[in-house]
Amino acid sequence: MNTAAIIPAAGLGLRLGGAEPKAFREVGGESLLVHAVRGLTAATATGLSCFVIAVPPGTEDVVGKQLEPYAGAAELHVVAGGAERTDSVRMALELVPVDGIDCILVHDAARPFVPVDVIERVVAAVRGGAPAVVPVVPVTDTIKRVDSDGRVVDTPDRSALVAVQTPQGFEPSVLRRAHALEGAGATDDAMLCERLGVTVQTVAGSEDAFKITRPRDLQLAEWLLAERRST
Ligand SMILES: Nc1ccn([C@@H]2O[C@H](COP(=O)(O)OP(=O)(O)OP(=O)(O)O)[C@@H](O)[C@H]2O)c(=O)n1
Ligand SMILES: C[C@](O)(CO)[C@H](O)COP(=O)(O)O
Repeated sequence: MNTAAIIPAAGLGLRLGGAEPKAFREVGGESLLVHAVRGLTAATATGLSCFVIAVPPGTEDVVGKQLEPYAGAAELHVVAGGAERTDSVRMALELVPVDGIDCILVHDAARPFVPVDVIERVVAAVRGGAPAVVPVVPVTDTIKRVDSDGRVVDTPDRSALVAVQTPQGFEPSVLRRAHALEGAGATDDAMLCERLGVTVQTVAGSEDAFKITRPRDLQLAEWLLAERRST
């Protein structure tokens, strides 16, 4: 059995700014999307056989040609994404083959440097029987809930909180049922599974799997890549 990877890469990157969509911004001379694809192919234990990548409408052909050398032996599909991340994932999911796939990963192009061990932990947990799996890291700030006037309502117990990353891994029929639901307000795919009543399992994530969201994150990514290339 094999793994399929969906990469939502159709976001505009409004918080990052810049003239082009975030997935096409470069670190070390290569786009975030190329780094993300290469990172997934490096996790050889997953048996990755298919990529479906959701990109800004109109860029499908050019991205398809650019990514061919990086997809390795995996089948590659590039589709137009939608208005929200969940729309992009749902549209990509339609192209994931039904036969021969026992795990679907959904991984943000905006998380270009996820380590191999994180990817392999997620896939192993799905293959071990968990229907939905998310990599997580501890929360290091005190978190407060606030009201619409900015007043603190309360302070949740931090020991029960985690920050969630990607790739998130799913038993294929569970992800398909989750995306058949109304996706409004869902910021990740696990949240749709929670709405189904499916138990979501956590595994250890990594600080290196941080999401590039604001300009400073690009600087951190340049530093991380330089560190990796020097060792
Ligand atoms: N309509 C969308 C929105 C987001 N994404 C993807 O989902 C991932 C996580 O989203 P985020 O980091 O929030 O990216 P953007 O939506 O591009 O950022 P912003 O909210 O700052 O515009 C990214 O790889 C992004 O390309 C997508 O495929 N389709
Ligand atoms: C899916 C995700 O990366 C998990 O942390 C995240 O929710 C996506 O980011 P967004 O800014 O909410 O689109």
